[in-house]
Amino acid sequence: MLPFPFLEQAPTVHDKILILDFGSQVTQLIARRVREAHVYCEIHPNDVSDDFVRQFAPKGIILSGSHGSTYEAHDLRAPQAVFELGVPVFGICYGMQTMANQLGGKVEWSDHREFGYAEVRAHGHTKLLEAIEDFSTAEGHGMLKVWMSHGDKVTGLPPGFKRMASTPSCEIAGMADEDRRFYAVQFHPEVTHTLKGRDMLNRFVLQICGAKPDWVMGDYIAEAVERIRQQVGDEEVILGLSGGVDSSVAAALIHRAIGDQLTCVFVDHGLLRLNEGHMVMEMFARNLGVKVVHVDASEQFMGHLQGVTDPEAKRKIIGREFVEVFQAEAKKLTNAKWLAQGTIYPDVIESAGGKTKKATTIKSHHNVGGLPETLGLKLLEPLRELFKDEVRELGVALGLPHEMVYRHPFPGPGLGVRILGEVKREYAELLRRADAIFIEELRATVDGPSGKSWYDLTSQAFAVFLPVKSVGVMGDGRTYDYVVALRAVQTSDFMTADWAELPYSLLKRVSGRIINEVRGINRVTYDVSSKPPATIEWE
Ligand SMILES: Nc1ncnc2c1ncn2[C@@H]1O[C@H](COP(=O)(O)OP(=O)(O)OP(=O)(O)O)[C@@H](O)[C@H]1O
Ligand SMILES: O=c1[nH]c(=O)c2[nH+]cn([C@@H]3O[C@H](COP(=O)(O)O)[C@@H](O)[C@H]3O)c2[nH]1
Ligand SMILES: NC(=O)CC[C@H](N)C(=O)O
Ligand SMILES: [Mg+2]
Repeated sequence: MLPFPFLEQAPTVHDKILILDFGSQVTQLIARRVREAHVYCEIHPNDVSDDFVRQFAPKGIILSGSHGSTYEAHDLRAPQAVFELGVPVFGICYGMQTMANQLGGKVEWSDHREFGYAEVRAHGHTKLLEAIEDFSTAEGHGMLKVWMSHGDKVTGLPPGFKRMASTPSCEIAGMADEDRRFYAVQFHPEVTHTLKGRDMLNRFVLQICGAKPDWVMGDYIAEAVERIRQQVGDEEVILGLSGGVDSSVAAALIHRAIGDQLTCVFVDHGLLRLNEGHMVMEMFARNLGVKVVHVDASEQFMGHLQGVTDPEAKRKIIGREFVEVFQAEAKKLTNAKWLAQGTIYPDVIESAGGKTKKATTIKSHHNVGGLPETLGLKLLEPLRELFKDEVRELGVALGLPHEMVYRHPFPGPGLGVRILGEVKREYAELLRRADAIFIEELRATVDGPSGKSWYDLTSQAFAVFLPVKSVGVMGDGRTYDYVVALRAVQTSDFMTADWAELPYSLLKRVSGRIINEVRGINRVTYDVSSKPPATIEWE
């Protein structure tokens, strides 16, 4: 496995937790939970060197789960320094097994595998589990409701360890050596199905490791600003501003650091949402005083898209035009040495995780992220160590309005992938208005039980333009007009998604308004497909 790029710019003043990744599907969740406890942490591959571990100087170390087994995968070991540094170590699932294996215990294949829900009994009084329980048995044993996913198990404790937890099929479901502050559990505290998992991780990092909970976005601004100033000096920075969350927060942060040395380029390809251009200019140029070049490239984009109906061909054209516009703008600046991007931590982990991308291309995602190296600019990525939630918190702390920071994502190719087939200005015009009505009603409709708006209860919602005509009747006359489909989904990672069960009354209001207010559309449908097999966007 390739080492993840070391976050050279990572703050050194904070207490840090090191998470060693053995390839579990849910390692990122461990990091999320630690960050939610306001403690800084980084994920690195399990095979980093002893020197790396020492130099990292962690307050504690967490070992993740893995697909592998200790008795066959010899490269899935923790560096020896992990156990010699004198800091607390927490092994999770495979992390527990390798801890047992490396410290002289025994791990064996089991014919009794455990997947999913399990009830675990806590033993002894350990600092990790003391007074944490979901219920107690008639005999007074403390019990935990947890999530398991293992086939192997620890069958012999390493010297110095005592048993901390068990299930009927797994005698040692947790173990601890409290003198050395080593703890391990066979279940997964990082997933929400383990009800008290968050408490356990909090307790590990805050009490057992004694890490300071000083990872707070409001305080982080000063640190990030200082770092950007040092990196950039008196050179100029250029940034592609989309109005989306990541590029907006990056722009606000960099502007706070270097003011007018930052120039943002906002490309209007004619496929933006209603008032998007106006809103971006209003917010950034007028309210925040950021230098924004608003490039109206709609002629250029529309011209090249004329007559093109294939979704992939459309995406390729849009991607290519983005690069053209951006390069032309960059050339106009005299002293630009930096290209800023809103890269966030999940992007860093995913692109460096050593996962070979052999999957079929379903869609070629496009943005200006893939700019050619011929631009000759250095990369400035101030959000590289943050998760999306943290980016949002930072945005609010920087003074960006809540509704901008909590927006649904909007794809780089914009309405270009929401107008099926050939893109025409006339279609974009109709779609923009229908989409705006849908979003307006979602924001205005509050769900009783949760007290949240339907916009906040959905992850992404939009209208899609179908270039087919159907017959209708309006004001006693015949109409023969276009159709729009409404799409609203709920998802946590956008890899899979469910269609949202919006209230009928809301759908009714939206369809009524679209048909009455947008001349040219006489029919509205609601998309009830989940992903997979459908995708979120229609193209
Ligand atoms: N219309 C645009 N003008 C300039 N740059 C753009 C435009 N659309 C996309 N980009 C660039 O492409 C990058 C990637 O887009 P992406 O949609 O992944 O992120 P985002 O727009 O910042 O955030 P979000 O995921 O919330 O939409 C943006 O950060 C931005 O730099
Ligand atoms: O920046 C982007 N450039 C693109 O080309 C692109 N295509 C899809 N998306 C967004 O990705 C998520 C998953 O979309 P799909 O289920 O349609 O693949 C959804 O959030 C989509 O809106 C894009 N974002
Ligand atoms: N989720 C895990 O870490 C599993 C560890 C090991 N592969 C097992 O099956 O027990
Ligand atoms: Mg976007």
